[in-house]
Amino acid sequence: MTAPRPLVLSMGEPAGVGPEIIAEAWRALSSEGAPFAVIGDPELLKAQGVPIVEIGQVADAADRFARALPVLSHPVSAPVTVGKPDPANAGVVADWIERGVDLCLSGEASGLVTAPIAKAPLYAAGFRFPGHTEFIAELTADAPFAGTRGPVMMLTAKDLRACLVTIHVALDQVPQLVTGERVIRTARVVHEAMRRDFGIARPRLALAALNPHAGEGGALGLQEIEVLAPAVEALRAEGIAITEPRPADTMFHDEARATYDAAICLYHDQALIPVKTLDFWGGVNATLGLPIVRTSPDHGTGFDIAGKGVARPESLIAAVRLATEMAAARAGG
Ligand SMILES: NC(=O)C1=CN([C@@H]2O[C@H](COP(=O)(O)OP(=O)(O)OC[C@H]3O[C@@H](n4cnc5c(N)ncnc54)[C@H](O)[C@@H]3O)[C@@H](O)[C@H]2O)C=CC1
Ligand SMILES: NCC(=O)COP(=O)(O)O
Repeated sequence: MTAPRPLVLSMGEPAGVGPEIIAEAWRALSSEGAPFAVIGDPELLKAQGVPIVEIGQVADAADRFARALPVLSHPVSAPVTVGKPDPANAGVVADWIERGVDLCLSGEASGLVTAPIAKAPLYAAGFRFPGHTEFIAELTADAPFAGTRGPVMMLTAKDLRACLVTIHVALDQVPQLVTGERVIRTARVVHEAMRRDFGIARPRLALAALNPHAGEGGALGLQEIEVLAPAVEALRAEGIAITEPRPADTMFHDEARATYDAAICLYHDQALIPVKTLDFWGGVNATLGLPIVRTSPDHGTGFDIAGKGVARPESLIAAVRLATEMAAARAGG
């Protein structure tokens, strides 16, 4: 049997918790046989007290990973002060992500795990994407992909996969943005991803309603009747198994989660509250509908705790494990 191709991990904001949780993730995973190579600054990683090995190509990570943290060296541009992001390093932070995407598209890496980035210094330096999700979607837009293109943001915690129709938008914008077209596209992407990336032959999707009690027959809102029900009908006509819009307050408890493989949620907090309540430390953010596998921890750069030795690595570890599973499913194993 051939060994799985390694993942690549972009180092993220160098002044945040990224370097220390990467080191902790390597400590936890080095005996697991799911190797990754970090694209980042070797000196910053060495300073975390782990053995590192600089490698020239991703494949070299496979047999080095058990003994040292493999690094594809790509140093920062400006000195790093822990807890204080510097827009002077924004270019290199974006380059790490771009190099990771290239290595996945070339087939050298089996997937990309992104450590958290700080968005404000990137925006200050001219970065024009809301986050990784949209940046990576653009970087992969011309790559061949046999499926419905996303990006769709999916957050996981324990047995819950929660997928978002709208992401970072104000709540008062949500009703206008929840269109039949967006619901249908999101559900198609999720359905295909459940098959391709999670090996679920007949995915069961649960659609969350927008209004309390799923609109109470129209008395508490009309979106269920006018937008969501026709979208469900269209999706079912394509052979996608999806529920009627379900009251969101009763679809996330243990027994309810057992009835579906993925929830289609209409706005950020509808998905994120159950995810973070179920597993605050171990949640993972994955992007569905891309030509590459991409996962990330679901927390940010933690500037308030960076360098204090208290940052928890569970979410990054879970992100590496999920990317490994998704890549294996894509490869047919
Ligand atoms: N995937 C990504 O790249 C993400 C990036 N961000 C960015 O991160 C920056 C900071 O955002 P915040 O809202 O402050 O969120 P944050 O997740 O960085 O911090 C929120 C709270 O969680 C704690 N925390 C974060 N990571 C932790 C860890 N590994 N272990 C223990 N505690 C941890 C922090 O100390 C803080 O109290 C922003 O620029 C934001 O855009 C936020 C979420 C995801
Ligand atoms: N709330 C999740 C988040 O902000 C992560 O965004 P992205 O950088 O993964 O696109």
